[in-house]
Amino acid sequence: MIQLINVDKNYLNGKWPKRQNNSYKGSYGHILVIAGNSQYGGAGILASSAAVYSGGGLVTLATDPSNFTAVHSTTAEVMLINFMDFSELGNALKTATIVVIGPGLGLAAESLRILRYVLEKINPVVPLIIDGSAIDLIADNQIKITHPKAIFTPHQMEWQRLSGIKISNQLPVANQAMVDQLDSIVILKHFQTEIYHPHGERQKIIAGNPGMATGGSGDVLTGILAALIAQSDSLSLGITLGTFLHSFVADQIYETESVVLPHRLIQQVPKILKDLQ
Ligand SMILES: NC(=O)C1=CN([C@@H]2O[C@H](COP(=O)(O)OP(=O)(O)OC[C@H]3O[C@@H](n4cnc5c(N)ncnc54)[C@H](OP(=O)(O)O)[C@@H]3O)[C@@H](O)[C@H]2O)[C@@H](O)CC1
Ligand SMILES: Nc1ncnc2c1ncn2[C@@H]1O[C@H](COP(=O)(O)OP(=O)(O)O)[C@@H](O)[C@H]1O
Ligand SMILES: [Mg+2]
Repeated sequence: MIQLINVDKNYLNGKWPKRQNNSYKGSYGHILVIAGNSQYGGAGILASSAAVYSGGGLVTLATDPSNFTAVHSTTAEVMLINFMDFSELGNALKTATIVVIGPGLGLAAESLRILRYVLEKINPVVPLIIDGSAIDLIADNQIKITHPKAIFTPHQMEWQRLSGIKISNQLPVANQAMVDQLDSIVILKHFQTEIYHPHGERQKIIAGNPGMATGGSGDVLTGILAALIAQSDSLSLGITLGTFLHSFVADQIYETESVVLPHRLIQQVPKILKDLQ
């Protein structure tokens, strides 16, 4: 019987990472976000900005060059490379300590080439957060993920495509069996998102609200996750903290605002994270 853990504010008390006096930007990760084709540039902006605002030390966005000006004008802290330039992408993969791939990447042949290149070149010790279009590309092309630190962040339809389990049948026993087979951590997003560990515990996030049901919410989660993983002692703790923080910040906004706009969620993270520390 797999153990279920309810994750709320009390459960995470004392577990939030604090910045140390003798630290520098390199102490808080070099996050590489590979996201945003010419149609979905916003997904790349949201994911990379979320990583910056959640405390990632250095953040590079590999994206379609048509997004460069918009990225510079929204989050000047983000560094940029062309995701189709494999020489630049290869260099970025050598220095990255955490990689996000998929938000707004699209399903074009070029997107698939980028995904395959990253899966081939990524250092096996580097956590890889796989979201959005990257999940669909993996499902469509039946790509077997052997990366030891892969973390999937599907919404219910993406999970259906990846696992073959219809949304109406997405119950813990069936989900857990598929996670065991995938041998990767899966963050299954919905109301009270669940984190499944292969052959391990299942966590339920006791936070979140329907104001989050708006395009871009999941893109923001990837950046928050990357930054919290970068700052945490263990991969599994970083995943729990990041997933909870995303919904917890959203709940503060939803108290006074009818919809949780993803860019506003990002702006609130530094203050709320400081309060939690
Ligand atoms: N600003 C930007 O750049 C943005 C860019 N984005 C990027 O766009 C890419 C495509 O991602 P996507 O999620 O929009 O599309 P897709 O994967 O086809 O899913 C939609 C289909 O699934 C169904 N569905 C059923 N249950 C569901 C559930 N719980 N949650 C969600 N959907 C559910 C749903 O059913 P329907 O609504 O038709 O009833 C529909 O048929 C991806 O890379 C993403 O990162 C977005 O982040 C938006 C902001
Ligand atoms: N009704 C809801 N209640 C709580 N959380 C929700 C609800 N609807 C969506 N969310 C959250 O919003 C996010 C949506 O992710 P996703 O569908 O990938 O968005 P996008 O791809 O548009 O960025 C997830 O974190 C999910 O848990
Ligand atoms: Mg998404």
